[in-house]
Amino acid sequence: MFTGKIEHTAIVTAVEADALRVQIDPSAPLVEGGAVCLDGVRMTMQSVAPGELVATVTDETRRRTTLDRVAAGARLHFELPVAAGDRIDGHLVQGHVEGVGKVLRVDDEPAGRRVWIKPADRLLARLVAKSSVAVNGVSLTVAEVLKDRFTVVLVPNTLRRTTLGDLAVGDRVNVESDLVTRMAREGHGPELLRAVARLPWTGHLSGEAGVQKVVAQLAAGGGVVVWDPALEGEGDVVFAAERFRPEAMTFLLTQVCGHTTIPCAAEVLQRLEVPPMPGGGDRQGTAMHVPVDLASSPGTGVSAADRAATIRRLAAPDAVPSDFLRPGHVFPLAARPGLLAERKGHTEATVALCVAAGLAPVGVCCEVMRPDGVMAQAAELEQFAMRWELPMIDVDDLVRWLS
Ligand SMILES: O=C(CO)[C@H](O)[C@H](O)COP(=O)(O)O
Repeated sequence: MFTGKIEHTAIVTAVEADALRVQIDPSAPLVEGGAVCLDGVRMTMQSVAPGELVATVTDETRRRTTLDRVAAGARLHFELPVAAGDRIDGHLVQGHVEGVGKVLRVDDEPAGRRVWIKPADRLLARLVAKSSVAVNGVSLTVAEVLKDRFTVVLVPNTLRRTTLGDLAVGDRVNVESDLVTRMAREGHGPELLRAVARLPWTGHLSGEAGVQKVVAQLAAGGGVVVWDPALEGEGDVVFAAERFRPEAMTFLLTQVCGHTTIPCAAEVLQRLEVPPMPGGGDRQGTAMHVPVDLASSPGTGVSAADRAATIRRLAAPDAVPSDFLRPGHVFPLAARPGLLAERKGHTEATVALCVAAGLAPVGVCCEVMRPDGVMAQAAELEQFAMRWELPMIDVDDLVRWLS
């Protein structure tokens, strides 16, 4: 058993038919016949000498790990087994590599480097965000699990002490999931999924558990990101109107930067006598209505506090037509009666989410726009969601689980 806390690297001096000859720190206490972990792969030491060891490489090892292509001169993470009483400054790594993953993307961030890795699907199912994973034998935390990939964030110390700092797009890495997570997942699948669904979450989600998290976040007054790749090719931040605070309006105006609109169930707008905008509707069929302000607002209706008050009033069951001035600065949209079963737009997604959260069928949505004015796409939305600690979901998942 190893811990994934890497203190040394070994240099490959020769690749033989069934063995790997490596040079290591001469002070390393090697034991002939003992175990060694090289780049996350547990092997047996065939022979040892001060500063050198020869590790057996079987065909099975070559088939399942990156050692199939290792060459003289390569640097490999080197770790000897943990001894009882040692500090386990990582997690329990067995050195049983489950598969090879491919680096898809590497992003430098203010406090580290995010690496996106695509493993085999069967391996992805064994990874859980915020649990551990060994990548080339280095103990790391899974930052998030997306549809076909997972991410890890390499802190400066890891970048300095391991070879993971050299990883580039297209590189292959050895991946071993966390033993404890694996056992829990395999032994208690449904219970584990239910428990995971209750945890707070950040980043791109999918499936029923993902939708449940998004609904829970909305019910608690938080924002969620809804990505619509097909109709608009835009991602909106969505809130429930009933829980909407001035701080959230400020966030939409200063960080999200799109056009804030208020998707409502059509009957709400009929009851409040808010008419449709004249004309034939916009190109995506978004049902824009005449903008309104709260008549009793102390200001012009533009401030974050004024707009949030107007939005909350639109969601109030006792609101009446005379509560609003027309035109104003808050832009309602009417959802189709069949919601997502009828149209896969942000308007319908927002109202469907509010209904699923047990709230009034009125919400707030605003497109995420990049600082250069271009609408954010999937990868940028994922980063945005992680930066602001928001869950993100595809509109298709909402169609599947909320229709
Ligand atoms: O305000 C909008 C259109 O002007 C937004 O794009 C908003 O996302 C709602 O649009 P849709 O229901 O068409 O996705």
